[in-house]
Amino acid sequence: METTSPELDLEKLTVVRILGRGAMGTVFMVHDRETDPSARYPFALKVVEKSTLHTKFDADRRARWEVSVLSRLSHPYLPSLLGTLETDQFLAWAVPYCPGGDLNVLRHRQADRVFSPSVIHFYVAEIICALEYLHSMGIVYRDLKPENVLVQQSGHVTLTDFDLSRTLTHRTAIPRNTPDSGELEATNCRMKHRRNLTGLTLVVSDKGLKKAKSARVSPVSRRKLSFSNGERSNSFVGTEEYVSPEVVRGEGHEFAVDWWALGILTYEMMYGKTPFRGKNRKETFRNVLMKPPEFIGKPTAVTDLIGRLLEKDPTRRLGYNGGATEIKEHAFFGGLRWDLLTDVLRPPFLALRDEESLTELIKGGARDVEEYFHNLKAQPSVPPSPLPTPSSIA
Ligand SMILES: Nc1ncnc2c1ncn2[C@@H]1O[C@H](COP(=O)(O)OP(=O)(O)OP(=O)(O)O)[C@@H](O)[C@H]1O
Repeated sequence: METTSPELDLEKLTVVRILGRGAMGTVFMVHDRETDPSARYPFALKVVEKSTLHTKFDADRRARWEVSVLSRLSHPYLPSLLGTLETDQFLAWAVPYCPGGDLNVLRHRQADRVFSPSVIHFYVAEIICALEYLHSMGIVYRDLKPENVLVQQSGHVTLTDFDLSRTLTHRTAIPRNTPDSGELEATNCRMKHRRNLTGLTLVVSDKGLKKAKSARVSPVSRRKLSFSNGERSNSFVGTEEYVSPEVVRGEGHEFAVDWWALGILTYEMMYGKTPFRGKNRKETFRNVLMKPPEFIGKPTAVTDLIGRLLEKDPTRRLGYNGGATEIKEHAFFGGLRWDLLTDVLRPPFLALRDEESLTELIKGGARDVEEYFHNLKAQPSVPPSPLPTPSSIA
């Protein structure tokens, strides 16, 4: 892969455990056997198997795009590219390991499954800084959701997953029906019926929205978590809870889609649910287009912020005209020293480094990446499961 970052040697990497499996690849926690034999400095390695590239929509281009974005990033709340490798079998790249889990996992660990206002304040502020930096580089992220906000060892956030991002020259909307590196079309779908939703023609398929007046959607599948005996089980429920009205309408869209998603994320952190979720995709999209968000209790600065971010008309949305600056000036952040945010020494949650279980895993089943995929193929074939279960293979 063409980057200036160091080339990694797969032969020297030992898998500590599986961190996650996404639509595109598998993310391993690995360490370098030679330079770090005791695994004191593990890192995350995202591996995409080339043999699967042709079966996944535009995966090769998306993988290379993600690497090219990562190679340009230099920000405390965004991952840095530690290295890349390409073999006949794999494309892979390394980023710092985030031991604190993601905001979805973290929220489910809270009493009542919601964050306190001060925690929301902290995370939203950091996410705004990360988005501000991306936008300043002309990158619209387009995949903000709690699962993509990871927590570093220090307790500060890191946004992950840039395959859906896209570069824009400022204020140039991504036109509908434009083939682009960052957009995942809801494809492979048998079209079922046409619906006129608020006067806009969308073609709704059994698996997703298919292009007509193309509402191309980010695969905002949610990993629905359940916890029992400390076990985590994941399942994918395909919902579009983070998609903005302009994307549903299949209109051109730009940086304001990230501010919309920030409104949804803030709402979810506060109420433990997203504001527009319906019984099905169609109802969710109708709610996105038509329904105002419902707030419980008295209006506060945070509900005002959410309301302004969830403005259906992107040109009236907070952040549309003034970018991150106008969001930072909102009353919810009154008194916040933005310049000192990275210096906060006691973020809400600090990841505990679990040395014991780390050692146990290494002793119990050190593997390399090739062996992992080899074993996976050697397993008797079972019907494909929509449920990725990283914990069961870790
Ligand atoms: N740096 C990291 N540190 C810890 N865990 C990580 C890291 N990067 C990714 N993960 C885990 O791996 C999962 C999948 O990663 P990622 O979202 O980048 O893959 P993907 O294939 O692009 O997924 P998606 O289906 O969301 O597009 C994440 O949800 C997270 O749990």
